[in-house]
Amino acid sequence: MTGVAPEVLSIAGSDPSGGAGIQADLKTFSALGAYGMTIITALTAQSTRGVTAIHPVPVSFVREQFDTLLEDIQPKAAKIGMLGSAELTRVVSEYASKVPNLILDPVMVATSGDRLLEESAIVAVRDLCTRVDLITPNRYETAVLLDTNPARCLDELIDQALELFEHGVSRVLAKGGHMETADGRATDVFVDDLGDVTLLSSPRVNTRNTHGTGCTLSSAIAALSPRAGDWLTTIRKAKAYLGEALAAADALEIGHGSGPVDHFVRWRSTADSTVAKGLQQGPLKPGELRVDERVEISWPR
Ligand SMILES: Nc1ncnc2c1ncn2[C@@H]1O[C@H](COP(=O)(O)OP(=O)(O)OP(=O)(O)O)[C@@H](O)[C@H]1O
Ligand SMILES: Cc1ncc(COP(=O)(O)O)c(N)n1
Repeated sequence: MTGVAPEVLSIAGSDPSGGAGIQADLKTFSALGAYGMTIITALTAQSTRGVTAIHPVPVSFVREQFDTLLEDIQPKAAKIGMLGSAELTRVVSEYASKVPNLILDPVMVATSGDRLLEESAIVAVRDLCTRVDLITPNRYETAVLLDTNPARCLDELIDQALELFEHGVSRVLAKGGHMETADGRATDVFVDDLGDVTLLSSPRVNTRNTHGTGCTLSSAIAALSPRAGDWLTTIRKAKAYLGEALAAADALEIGHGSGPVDHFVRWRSTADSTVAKGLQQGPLKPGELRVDERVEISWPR
């Protein structure tokens, strides 16, 4: 890092409602003290209620964005979100080796149930998975990547995450947000580059405002990765940030569907009790990382 804020790139689609896609990514980068940049892959017409249309950016223009940007600025990390088509996925793959700390959130279906990736792109996404440093599929995406059924319990999610690792993926964070567990917690499975498994568990927030949680988590990992140390520490800090943003989501009261999380919970200048903790701590100083680390359980191999 040369300046006070690491340059971090989001390669993703646009969500006009501001809760997911590049908008969520830029808010997350800013909230965590990174300098955010974007390469836009698609425009969506979308609200908290759902997606009504998708307008893909021409492949040649995505290349133009990459070439122009990378000639000037070397990102310190990047996240990949919505890609939409096989053609776009292959173009992004060509640039994968040019960016360190590259995280792929293999976005397939929005929280609203609308499709964001063509069926024909799955083969190209599987290939891209082997070219990045970390993938962050949810329960459904993990199953699609393996061409199997979604995990019904944590043990199955662990097996599937390990299977992805065995297929040549460097690191896997299989997210358990969509999985009901007896302990009522949201538990993700992390497989590191040695194949070791760690469970990352946080209290489940009772809210329907989960629009963009996957985007927020992957962009928080990207924002923190140039500074936080090893991948496990980075992911733990990112998940702690998302937990705070989710806990404050209801207070935002945005839209009539599944609303966004509060990306700026740590900055909010209100005495609301849900955000009081962030307030007491005050804003972050440049380069400072403040995290609320939650429960982590190591899993024997
Ligand atoms: N209600 C919740 N409370 C706490 N954490 C949650 C909750 N829902 C999801 N998470 C966490 O949010 C992150 C995103 O998980 P999820 O499985 O929902 O991914 P996703 O499906 O890609 O997200 P999205 O819903 O944005 O598509 C994970 O770390 C997960 O554990
Ligand atoms: C442009 C864009 N990218 C990603 C998502 C996924 O987010 P979610 O699953 O929370 O709707 C989205 N809805 N829109």
